[in-house]
Amino acid sequence: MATPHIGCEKGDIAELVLMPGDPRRARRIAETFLDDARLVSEVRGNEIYTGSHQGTPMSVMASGMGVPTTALYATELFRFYGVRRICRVGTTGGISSKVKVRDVIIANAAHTNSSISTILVPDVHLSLTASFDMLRGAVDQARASAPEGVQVHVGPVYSSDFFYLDRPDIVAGLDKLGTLGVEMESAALFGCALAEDAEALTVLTVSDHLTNGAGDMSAEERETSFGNALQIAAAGLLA
Ligand SMILES: O=P(O)(O)O[C@H]1O[C@H](CO)[C@@H](O)[C@H]1O
Ligand SMILES: O=c1cc[nH]c(=O)[nH]1
Repeated sequence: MATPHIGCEKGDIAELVLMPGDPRRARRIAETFLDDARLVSEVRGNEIYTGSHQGTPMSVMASGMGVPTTALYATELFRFYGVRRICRVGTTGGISSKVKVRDVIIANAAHTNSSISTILVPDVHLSLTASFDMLRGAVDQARASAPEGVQVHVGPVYSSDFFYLDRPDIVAGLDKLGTLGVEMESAALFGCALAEDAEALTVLTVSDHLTNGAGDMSAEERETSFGNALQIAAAGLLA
């Protein structure tokens, strides 16, 4: 049975889903990373492909940018399509001086300025965390086979409702607390996974740096430079 935002039957989507923000990256992942990928839904032009990876069924779908579409798609996937695990594969702006452009960040938690952290349980600011088993699978893969020159970091990220947030004080405060990068979806994904008794993880490629802008990626690179993150994300899904 189709949902308002996904137009296929339950069995058309695999239990394991890769979720970039960008729909063009989703199509590229289907074409280059999944075997025998077929288009199963294209509501509002957001294409979902299902194929397999290393013999295990896997789907790919874009979240769009930000909390609302991520929460909407993650909820429909978990609640109505039998999806068990979603791994976000995205880009992030570096916050910590330890990270540099093209490094990979595996997010174990997401701080946020979004209501997703407070709306699920009144008067409580939730800790929005990744699945431990997925995290362990991804970190094991990263430590076993990270390509030379690519550093992989594990730690919290900041999911912001605002891309153009001109608040260096917030960035400095988050940096002091060991926050690695800023992006816009992980808090929603982790919150929805908790709410739906499912699992989620985020693996990010550093596309730019908030305090050291030298070498920031172009728009084209942000669409195409995610190979290392993808291998690590798949290991998280398959763990
Ligand atoms: O590259 P994606 O996955 O879209 O992620 C990041 O890029 C977008 C902003 O440019 C936001 O969605 C942010 O989270
Ligand atoms: O949200 C994001 C994503 C990538 N780079 C940023 O600076 N912010």
